[in-house]
Amino acid sequence: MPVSSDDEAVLQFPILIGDIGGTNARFAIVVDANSEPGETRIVQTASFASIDEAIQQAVLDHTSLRPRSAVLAVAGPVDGDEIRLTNCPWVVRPKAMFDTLGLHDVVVLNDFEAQALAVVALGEEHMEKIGPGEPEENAGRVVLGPGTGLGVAGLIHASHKWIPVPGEGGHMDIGPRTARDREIFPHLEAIEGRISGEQILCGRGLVNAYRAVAKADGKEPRFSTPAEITAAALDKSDAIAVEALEFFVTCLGRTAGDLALVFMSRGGVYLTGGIAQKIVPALKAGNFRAAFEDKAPHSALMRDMPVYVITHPLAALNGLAAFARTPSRFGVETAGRRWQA
Ligand SMILES: Nc1ncnc2c1ncn2[C@@H]1O[C@H](COP(=O)(O)OP(=O)(O)OP(=O)(O)O)[C@@H](O)[C@H]1O
Repeated sequence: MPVSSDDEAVLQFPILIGDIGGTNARFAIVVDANSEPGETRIVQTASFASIDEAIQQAVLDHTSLRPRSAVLAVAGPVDGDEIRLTNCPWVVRPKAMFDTLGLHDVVVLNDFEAQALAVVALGEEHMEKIGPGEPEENAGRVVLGPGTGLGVAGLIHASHKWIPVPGEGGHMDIGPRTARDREIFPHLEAIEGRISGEQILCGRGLVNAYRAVAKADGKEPRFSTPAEITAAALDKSDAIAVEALEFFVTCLGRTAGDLALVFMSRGGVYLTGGIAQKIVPALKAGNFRAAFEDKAPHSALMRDMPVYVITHPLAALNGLAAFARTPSRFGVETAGRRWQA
C-alpha cells in the first residue's frame, strides 16, 4: 500500500531520478546529498516495452551503482498503485519495481510539479529574462509550460518550504482583446464551443492560431507543424506565420499575466517546456510584455514582475534532484504517492 504520510521525508541514497514525458524519458542517479546528478541517460519511450526495461537497460546496465530509492515525474495523474501515462503506453508499478529493479522506496510526482521544483533549483544563469522587474525572494511564483499541452503550476513559499501548487490552469478560457483578435478568434478551433488556453498555447495550438490567421484573411495555410511555423516566423519569410507567432506570444503574455495576478507572483513568472526556449526572440520583441502588463488597474504592479524563460535542457531533472537531495526544502505532499518496501 502507498505510505500515507511523508513524515519520513528522507530518501535513502543512491536515488534514481526520472522525468518521463510522452516522447522522451530522462534518467540520472544522485549518489548523495552533496552531489549533482550523475550522467544523464535519455531514451525514447517508444524504444522500450516498459519503464522497468528502460531503467534496467539504459541506466542500471551501465553502472555499478544500485539505487535504493527513486523519484519519478510522470505526465499523467498519479492515482493508485498502477500509474498510466498520458501519450505513452508505459504503466508505472512502484511495488513491482521493488523486485524488478531492487528499489526500496519509490516516489511518483507529476511532471509539471518537477518543472516547478526546477524554478527553485536552477539559478538565473539557466534563464533568459524577458523585460524588466526583479524577483522578490520568497514571493509567489508561477510556472507555465507550452509544450504538447499547456502545463501550469503556482509556487508559494510558506513555513520555510517551497510548495508547488499543481492544477489545470492550461484549460482556463482565453478571449479576444483587440479588433484584430476579434477577426481571428472566430476561426480558432474550439473545444466544446470554448477557447481554452490549450487551444492556442501549445504546439497544436500554434498550428490552430496559424490556420485562424490565414482564414481571417482568406489565405491558404502552407505549414502544418509548429516547428515550420516558428522557423518561418523567426526568419520573417512568411507573413501569416509572423502574425501567428505574434498572436501566440500575445496570448501567452495575457495568460501569464492573469496567472501572475492570481498568485501575486512578485517572485517571477517562469516559462518552461520545449516551445518557449525556441521562440526567445519573439518573446523579447515586445508583444509578450505588452500583453502581460496590460492588466488595468494593476499595470504598474505587472511592470515590476520579472518573467524568465528557463533555458536549461534538463530543467525537470534538476528539480527532481533538488527534491531528492533535500526533500524537507519542499512542501511536496507524498501521501498516496510514495511506496516503501
Ligand atoms: N521549433 C519548434 N517550434 C515550436 N514548437 C515546437 C518546435 N519543436 C517542437 N515543437 C512542439 O513542441 C511540443 C513538444 O513540447 P515539449 O518538448 O515541451 O514536449 P513534452 O510534452 O515535454 O514531451 P517530452 O517530455 O516527451 O519531450 C510539440 O507540440 C512540438 O510539435
